[in-house]
Amino acid sequence: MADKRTVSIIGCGLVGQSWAVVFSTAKVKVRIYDNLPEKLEMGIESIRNKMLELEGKECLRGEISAQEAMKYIEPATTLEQCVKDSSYVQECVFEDFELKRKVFEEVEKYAPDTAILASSTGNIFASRLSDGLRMRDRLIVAHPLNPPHLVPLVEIIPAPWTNPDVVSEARSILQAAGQQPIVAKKETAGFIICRIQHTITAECFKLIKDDIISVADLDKLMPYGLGLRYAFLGALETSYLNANGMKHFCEMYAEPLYELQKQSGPPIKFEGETLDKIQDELEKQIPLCDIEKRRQWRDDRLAELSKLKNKK
Ligand SMILES: NC(=O)C1=CN([C@@H]2O[C@H](COP(=O)(O)OP(=O)(O)OC[C@H]3O[C@@H](n4cnc5c(N)ncnc54)[C@H](O)[C@@H]3O)[C@@H](O)[C@H]2O)C=CC1
Ligand SMILES: O=C(O)[C@@H](O)C(=O)[C@H](O)[C@@H](O)CO
Repeated sequence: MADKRTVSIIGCGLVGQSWAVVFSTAKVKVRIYDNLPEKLEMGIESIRNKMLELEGKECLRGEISAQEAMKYIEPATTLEQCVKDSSYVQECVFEDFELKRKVFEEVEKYAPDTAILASSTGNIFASRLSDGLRMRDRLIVAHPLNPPHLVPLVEIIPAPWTNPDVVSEARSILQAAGQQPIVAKKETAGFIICRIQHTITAECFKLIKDDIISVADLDKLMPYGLGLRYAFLGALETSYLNANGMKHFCEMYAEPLYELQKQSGPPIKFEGETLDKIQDELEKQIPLCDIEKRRQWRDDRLAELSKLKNKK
């Protein structure tokens, strides 16, 4: 059944386009706006092509065709038009605090008082974005992974003053659209995704800096190792199943894993010779002129994996 709500997307770039695929294929009315009309026009075309391509591979999410999904998407020529009768606003502009703040100051002039205001930011606290806003108790971070239409996890991080009903309603809206929301109980640097994701990045940098392993071998760890299990199991459940439960796992490994943490060393800056080495090694595998092709290769496989994971 079509959802009666209207979702407003501000910013028709990579993530905004992907959010439009998420909601339109879930039969939710989408209004999308970009302050650059040409970006909006190109973005709508890109959304159409993305959905047609997925449909051609029998990987389009939802139950309707790409053509039918496109009917749920309405370009807005002004921000006011985009949000004026919105239930849920997903902001997807550049990762710039001042800009996002200005956007939300504009949004609250025109959005209904009942609208939920969500930022796609991966790093900026909702409390910074919403402090002093009239609708401050309705603003959350709803940070997706790239691209949201192929990677359904979304982390919802409220400000201390966010209305709890807003969090539960946002969770239901995202769930109904086929996403997998998780909720952080409080704000923490890096939220959940980046804290885990870039702890791994940092350990990779340390291993390369200490010349323990090559970039090529290290980058096999996820696709041929941990990533295979993590595609179906959480990190904690993985250990739970590796033993006869978590307590048994810790009986065996807690001590050495505690010592390991102590040896992990100080934080590492993603710069200098180590960064150069990683860049050079990866560029040999994936020349920058071919990066779009490789992203397509990634997305094709993510789409096939989604099909497998959604198999009943
Ligand atoms: N690219 C990624 O892998 C991910 C990005 N994000 C976050 O999503 C947000 C958007 O990122 P991308 O889509 O990658 O950026 P992008 O650069 O592809 O798109 C940003 C869009 O916002 C538009 N824009 C800028 N100012 C605007 C304004 N005042 N009003 C309306 N539109 C405006 C730009 O014209 C552009 O089309 C950022 O906060 C980013 O951190 C979150 C998860 C993953
Ligand atoms: O990996 C992802 O898709 C996301 O975690 C991001 O790219 C982050 O939002 C990034 O923009 C900041 O770490």
